[in-house]
Amino acid sequence: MTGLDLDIRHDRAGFALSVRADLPASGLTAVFGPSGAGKSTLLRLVAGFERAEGRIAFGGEVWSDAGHFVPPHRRRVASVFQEPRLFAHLDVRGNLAYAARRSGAEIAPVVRDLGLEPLLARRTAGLSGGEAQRVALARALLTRPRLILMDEPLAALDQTRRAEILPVVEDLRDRLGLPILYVSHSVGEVARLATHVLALAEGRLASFGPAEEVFADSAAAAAFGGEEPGSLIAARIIGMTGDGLCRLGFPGGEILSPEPLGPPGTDVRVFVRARDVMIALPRPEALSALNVLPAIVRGVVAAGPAACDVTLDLGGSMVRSRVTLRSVRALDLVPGRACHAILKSVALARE
Ligand SMILES: Nc1ncnc2c1ncn2[C@@H]1O[C@H](COP(=O)(O)OP(=O)(O)OP(=O)(O)O)[C@@H](O)[C@H]1O
Repeated sequence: MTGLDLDIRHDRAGFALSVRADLPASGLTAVFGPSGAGKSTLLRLVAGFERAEGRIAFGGEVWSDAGHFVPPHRRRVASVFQEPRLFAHLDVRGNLAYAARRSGAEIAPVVRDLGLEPLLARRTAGLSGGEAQRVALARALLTRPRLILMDEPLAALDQTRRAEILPVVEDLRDRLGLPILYVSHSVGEVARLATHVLALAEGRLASFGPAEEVFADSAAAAAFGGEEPGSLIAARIIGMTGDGLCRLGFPGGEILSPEPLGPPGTDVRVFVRARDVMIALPRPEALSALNVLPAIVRGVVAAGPAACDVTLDLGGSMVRSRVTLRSVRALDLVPGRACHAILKSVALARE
């Protein structure tokens, strides 16, 4: 099944967007990049709010090309924005019913899946940010979309609310089988949610592919802007140590995390920031870091006047380390060099 095929250009005063990528028919593609990179513009073009040059097709159906333009309401695309944009004169039930009226979708299953029963009679003005965003998600689903666009849906929420909504988005991604295009500025959010990443920098495609590949790709670094780049490691929970650490297995060995994550057998992704990866040649002794893993240097690229990004191979998982040029010279870090990666801290993202 084909997903969203993009081969588009869009020019406006002082800004040009040019993207060519075939997005998968399911899963969550994070559209990532610094402010002004063109992320929202890309979503508007996909939704049909603006017309791009070139071609947009979805599921093999042309939405936009030189001779053809399918208007937004016929694309069956649902959008969720940073602010929930609910109808203030209707309660939650009214907002949902409005969305379902045209599509004929059943409200009850969506209400159940998003835990909205207690909110149905509430005025939307009194909802917390997280509650309102869950209603906005439900409303989007009730239009029976073929594609969901989310433009920084968590950006206006505090950490606690974000932590409540993230699993809801994860669940939608895994259960619906609908493609989701998800704009975010947050590396952590992308690491947790994305199956694919489309990284934009100044209107151009910096990198596109499965999340783990993009996170390990130095060429994508420009799109990470001020955020610290990092790497994703696919791992599986083995169990707990006697002193409360979570054991994660992957082909490069075992990672210990102080965060308990779930039952043994659960697939997870570990996100490790490049600056949290140190390199030692012999295995260091008497170190407070929990995770010291054998590695092979696969590549070294400059990351500024005094820094380098070193790509380390941990049993097939590529992990990036941000070190100084001085250290690269002192340790003679060249491709093929055997060394040890010291992961100073790891964040976990459920897959
Ligand atoms: N309606 C508009 N008219 C003219 N220029 C616009 C318009 N909307 C956005 N731009 C410009 O287009 C460029 C891309 O903007 P866009 O909003 O797509 O970026 P973004 O990556 O989503 O940024 P952010 O992360 O800050 O939301 C920017 O230079 C912006 O100033």
